[in-house]
Amino acid sequence: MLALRGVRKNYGPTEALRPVDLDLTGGELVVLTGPSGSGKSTLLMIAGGWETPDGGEVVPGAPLPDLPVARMSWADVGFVPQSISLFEELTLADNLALARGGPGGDELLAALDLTRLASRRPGEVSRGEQQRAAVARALVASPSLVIADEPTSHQDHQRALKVLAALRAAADRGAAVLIASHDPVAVGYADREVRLGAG
Ligand SMILES: Nc1ncnc2c1ncn2[C@@H]1O[C@H](COP(=O)(O)OP(=O)(O)OP(=O)(O)O)[C@@H](O)[C@H]1O
Repeated sequence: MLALRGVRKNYGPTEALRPVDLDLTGGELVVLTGPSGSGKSTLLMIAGGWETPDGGEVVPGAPLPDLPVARMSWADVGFVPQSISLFEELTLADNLALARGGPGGDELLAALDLTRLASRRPGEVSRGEQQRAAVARALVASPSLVIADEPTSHQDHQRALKVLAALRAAADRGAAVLIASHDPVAVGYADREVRLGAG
């Protein structure tokens, strides 16, 4: 589905990401762990094509189109950025509809405790609720690839479990799911842990 070969990144003198290989297959949830600053976000941004590596390459495999991931649609890749980045002028339901190409996603909204908030805009809900909406948006079009940066960072324990269960369900339906997390609970939902060392 997606292969990273020796990708590495420097920001000036900072070695943000040491060379790493990673193979992601449909049906698996891989959790990236490692200390703060070890390059987890950098790796996700490279995997998604939003950052260019200084070395190595990112190779999308079937069923992803032969495009940089950053240019794929929500139906190909679902992304949960650390910054959450919902459209502020749209309701939560409309943020999902935009990704899905039409209305829907009621089951996801319910699974993530968002049903009663669906008609509010991001500015009218909490940060944790925004983050769960971003998870719902990433999953609503049933993409083949899901990339999520610290998707439980604003959640209480109970809600973190719901977020992880939703990501796990996406993998069980065949998606390749790559998340970065500091949450030890996340490892329990993963097929594999890839640990990055200190930079
Ligand atoms: N735009 C940037 N310019 C300069 N340095 C950067 C930039 N982005 C990241 N870095 C540095 O690269 C290293 C890796 O950062 P990254 O955000 O990938 O780590 P992380 O493992 O995701 O950390 P955290 O767990 O704290 O989110 C850090 O030392 C960071 O300071």
